[in-house]
Amino acid sequence: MAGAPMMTQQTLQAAKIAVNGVTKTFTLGRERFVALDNVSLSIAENEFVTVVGPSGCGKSTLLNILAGLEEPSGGSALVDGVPVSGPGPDRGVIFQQYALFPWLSVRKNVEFGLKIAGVPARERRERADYFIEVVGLTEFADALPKALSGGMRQRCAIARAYAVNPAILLMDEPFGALDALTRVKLQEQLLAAWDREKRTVLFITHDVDEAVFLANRVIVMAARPGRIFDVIEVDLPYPRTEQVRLSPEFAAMRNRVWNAVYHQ
Ligand SMILES: Nc1ncnc2c1ncn2[C@@H]1O[C@H](COP(=O)(O)OP(=O)(O)OP(=O)(O)O)[C@@H](O)[C@H]1O
Repeated sequence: MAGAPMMTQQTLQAAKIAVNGVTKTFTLGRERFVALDNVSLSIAENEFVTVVGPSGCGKSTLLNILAGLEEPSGGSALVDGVPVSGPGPDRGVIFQQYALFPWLSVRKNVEFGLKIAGVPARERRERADYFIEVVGLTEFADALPKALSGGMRQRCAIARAYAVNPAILLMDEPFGALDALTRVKLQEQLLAAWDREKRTVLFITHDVDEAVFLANRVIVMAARPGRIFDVIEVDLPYPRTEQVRLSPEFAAMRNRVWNAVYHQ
């Protein structure tokens, strides 16, 4: 499939996230490099969308545009029908490197954004403790990040993103640095939190299994220029249990996505 068609005004307004004909070019010396070429997509409220594709196909650039960290060179990115003009509390961003403050405990890390937002101390503590429980870190609420494993630090980063109550979570390879078992457990925990809290999620990964396991819909991107190659609906039931992961339907879906990534 080539670049997705432009969306109508009506689709743009109904979508939680709408990307309409976005192009992003970078200039390197005298060369102009097209990182994103006419990318259009629409994500409904509370949908979980994953993005896979080869290195350099523009996945992070797309996420950064939605986060308000980069500006498109052409086209528009909209949240609730309003063009993104910078970072905002409606969008929580989680990167591969868990950006925790090393001198603050888990609880203080999770409370941090709430403090900035002026939430009173008692409510801050209650909200932080709730999300620390959601990600299974209650026992470590008073620990410093250095006392946590990589997976636990990433759970803390997820709790921190959830605590400020963003409607949208933008996740760029959040589990990329973790071992396979921790990764699978965090996928399950993330889905459990998503099921409880509901958020609109855009999740970037290199891992086809992860992309299928998490998503309502997988967006497959291609490189040179970065563009949407295919969009695949994942027709598997939630909750996505181990049974789902081991099912022939999951294997078939994974093969489909893998084929799109590999044979593009
Ligand atoms: N600030 C920048 N200046 C110049 N080129 C850039 C910049 N940011 C990204 N690029 C280029 O744009 C292309 C897309 O980069 P991007 O990081 O979005 O890809 P990606 O799909 O996320 O890659 P990966 O999977 O390796 O993280 C790459 O070729 C990259 O070199």
